[in-house]
Amino acid sequence: MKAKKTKSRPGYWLQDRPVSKLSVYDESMPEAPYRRPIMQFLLTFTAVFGVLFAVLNYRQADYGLMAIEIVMSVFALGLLPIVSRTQRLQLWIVVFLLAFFAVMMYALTTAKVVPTVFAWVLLIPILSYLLLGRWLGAWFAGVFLSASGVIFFSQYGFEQGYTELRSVANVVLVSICIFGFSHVYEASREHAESRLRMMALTDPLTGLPNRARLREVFEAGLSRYERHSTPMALLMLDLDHFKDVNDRYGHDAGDAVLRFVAQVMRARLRPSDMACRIGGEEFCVVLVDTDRAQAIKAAEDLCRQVRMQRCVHRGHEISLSTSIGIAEIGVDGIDLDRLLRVADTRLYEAKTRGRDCVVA
Ligand SMILES: Nc1nc2c(ncn2[C@@H]2O[C@H](COP(=O)(O)OP(=O)(O)OP(=O)(O)O)[C@@H](O)[C@H]2O)c(=O)[nH]1
Repeated sequence: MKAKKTKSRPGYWLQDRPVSKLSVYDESMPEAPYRRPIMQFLLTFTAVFGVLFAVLNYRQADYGLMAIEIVMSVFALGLLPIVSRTQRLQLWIVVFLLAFFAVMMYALTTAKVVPTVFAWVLLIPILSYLLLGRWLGAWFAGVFLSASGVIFFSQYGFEQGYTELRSVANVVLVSICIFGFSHVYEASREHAESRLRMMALTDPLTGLPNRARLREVFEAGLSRYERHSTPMALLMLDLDHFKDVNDRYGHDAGDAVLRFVAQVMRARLRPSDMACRIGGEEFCVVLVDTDRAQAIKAAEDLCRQVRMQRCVHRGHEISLSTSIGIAEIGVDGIDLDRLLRVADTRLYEAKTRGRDCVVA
């Protein structure tokens, strides 16, 4: 890691700023957990009703549609165990929905169907949004609803008079409503879910990621280490004599100091690194792609920054310093709890050496 030169600011006034969205949350949202059971239900439904419809179409001598329905039924049955455990659920959902909707379109074009078969198209927006999310769902719903509209008009066009026109209007309007409701619902659900995720992974006082997020980021770093031997270091950082700050200036000054230190770390660290608050006045920093020598430099620079930046709260200048213990993945272990223990032992050593220093 190249040590980044930070501009020293002459005075740093504490402010209660709103917490901005952190880059460490930018990873894609984990897959929505309800999609797998919905997909399993859809596959079971297709497997069972595919056979039933095939029997009905056999009795109507529509052998083409019958054959397609049997193929779909077998396909759904075969996909059931795969979907129950695959890591690539999204891919299988796309594959199956493409086939499912394509068969639906084909069934709509067959001459022997009755107009009520068009009720099935109402499933298109619901399934698309539930299984594919807002944007891909919108594409699927838009394309297949448009296709079914074209099929409907080509089969029951205006030449059949006013009665048919009314049924066309019913189907079109209900489809548009369901499309719109599904879109609005999915958008607000995604928003609520990402807010909940942010809250669950964030320390409310400093806005830094918390211990739960540390674990997620560590796991990603661990798999990079195992695959490509990419180094990673953990810094355990603890403010010195923080109790004195609380005792002397009050608890709200202590809180302000914690926010101040969080801002100093944010300003100092690279976007790929992550500082999180893991306890009262204890922070942990994950330095990705960083070995021990580079981690020592970064830690010493953090110590210097905390010591040098002016921390002023309600007219009082509060002097701060911090002690840091370092652990390196691979050298000190590969398990997060073990690495935290090693870094903590070294942090304790830094405290006994007189504080405001780094032990690696
Ligand atoms: N204001 C504030 N104080 C906190 C918070 N969490 C923990 N503390 C305080 O942090 C202090 C930690 O004190 P100690 O563990 O004795 O550590 P210290 O005074 O920093 O001493 P050394 O670590 O040995 O340098 C305690 O007084 C806690 O009450 C918090 O969220 N806000």
